[in-house]
Amino acid sequence: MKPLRRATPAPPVRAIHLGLGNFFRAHQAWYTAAAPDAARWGIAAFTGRSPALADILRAQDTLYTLVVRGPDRDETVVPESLSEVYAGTDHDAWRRLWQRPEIALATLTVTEAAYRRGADGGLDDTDATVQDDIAALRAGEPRDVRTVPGRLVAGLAARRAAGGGPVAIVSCDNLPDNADVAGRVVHELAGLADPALDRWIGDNVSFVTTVVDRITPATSPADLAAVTRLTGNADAVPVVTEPYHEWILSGHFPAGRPAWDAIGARFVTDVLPHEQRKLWLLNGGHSLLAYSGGAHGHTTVAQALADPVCRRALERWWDEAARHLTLPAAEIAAYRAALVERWSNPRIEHRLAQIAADGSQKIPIRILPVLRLSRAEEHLPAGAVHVLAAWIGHLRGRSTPIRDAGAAPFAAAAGSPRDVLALLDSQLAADRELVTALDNELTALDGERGAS
Ligand SMILES: NC(=O)c1ccc[n+]([C@@H]2O[C@H](COP(=O)([O-])OP(=O)(O)OC[C@H]3O[C@@H](n4cnc5c(N)ncnc54)[C@H](O)[C@@H]3O)[C@@H](O)[C@H]2O)c1
Ligand SMILES: O=P(O)(O)OC[C@@H](O)[C@@H](O)[C@H](O)[C@H](O)CO
Repeated sequence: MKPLRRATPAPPVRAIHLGLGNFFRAHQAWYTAAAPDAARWGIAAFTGRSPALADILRAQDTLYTLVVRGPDRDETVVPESLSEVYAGTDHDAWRRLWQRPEIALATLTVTEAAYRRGADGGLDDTDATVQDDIAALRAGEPRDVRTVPGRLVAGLAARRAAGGGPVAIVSCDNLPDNADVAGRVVHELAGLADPALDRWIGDNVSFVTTVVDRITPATSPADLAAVTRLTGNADAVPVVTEPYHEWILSGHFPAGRPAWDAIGARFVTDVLPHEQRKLWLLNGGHSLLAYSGGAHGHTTVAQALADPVCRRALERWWDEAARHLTLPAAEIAAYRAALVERWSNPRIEHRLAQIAADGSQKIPIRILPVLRLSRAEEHLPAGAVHVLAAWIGHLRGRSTPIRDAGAAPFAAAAGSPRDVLALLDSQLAADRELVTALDNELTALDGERGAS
């Protein structure tokens, strides 16, 4: 087995990334490496906290294998855009990088929960870790910050102190208007820690909205073996992804950006129609399969999709969501057909448990918008009711417990669908027809489980 080694020096760092997970390495790092100006754009990437992945990547010359897994065969590529890697706890490296004048942008893939949002969508300043970060920043102790908003504010404070120029922050997490989400939590935290810094951020930082898509499951031991077989390389941290990829962006890059558009990224004035199409059909459909498929004993997306009961519920959900999408009907139909093809890829093992994580963050953005729009038209959306009931069943502990830091109040309320709705939206909780439909759906799910 050959070690992964660079033949030429890594590109100079002009971008920072936070959240050195699989998706970043299949998407933004791949786009940057494949762009025609790749030689001018290197990325310095930080893990959430642990040094493990950074240590392994450093030992591989910051290279990794991306396995592009089609329905019939694998292709491999070694993206070269990752120039430096650090543990998230390396605060000195973080601040040093933000001070470099040539840094033009920072991308984020930190999961929905990491933005530390409260019920109103802004910064949750009742969160003890957020409060600690505010205190650390006020005291001039940026080494002590731990949250994503806190780390961004610490980096921006270092940039301002060094006389650094404007920069773009690009959230690549599955959130509606992710620029607004990132911008709000950063501004609110900076405002509480240092109002002058907050004004500087207002003048110098552009938050860019994105819709990102490329199904990238967690790497399995079988994937590690496949990489060795395919390439003869020793790679301890390869990433497996699908051939499909999409990146739609809206916003300003005051200090420039790689030519991502030359390889298919689309710059638009309004991402909303695309964002709703992706979040409702793909991510909403994923959540449906995660809870409904989990309840029916399936473990992967492809298995759940092949189950006629889950598939019928999915098609109902898609019909309901499509009623409220503004893109042309033909485009929506083509996207639905493409999703069925992508999810049927038997060689991509996308585990339902991975998708089911953090449901308390995902359900409100993937399912509730369609539910609200349907109820405003007095339509009772059976697909949305099915996802909610399957999620409540999951909260009641019928499926394997899954990581979700925000689940506790929902799990405590799960005995009563009305109480779960009350935590999500008081207007929906007062909707008696909806509550009855949810009760009935939970009973039906129980019956199906009993019968199977
Ligand atoms: N995997 C996909 O198919 C996919 C597709 C589109 C978008 N995304 C987005 O990317 C995110 C990450 O997905 P992934 O597949 O890379 O997951 P992953 O588990 O491989 O990586 C998650 C990354 O987020 C980091 N992270 C988590 N909490 C953090 C925190 N509090 N502070 C800093 N970093 C934190 C982790 O350290 C890790 O680097 C998803 O939550 C989603 O929003 C994923
Ligand atoms: O990554 P998460 O946890 O936000 O959501 C799980 C999946 O729905 C998601 O990763 C999709 O596979 C992805 O959004 C496809 O582009």
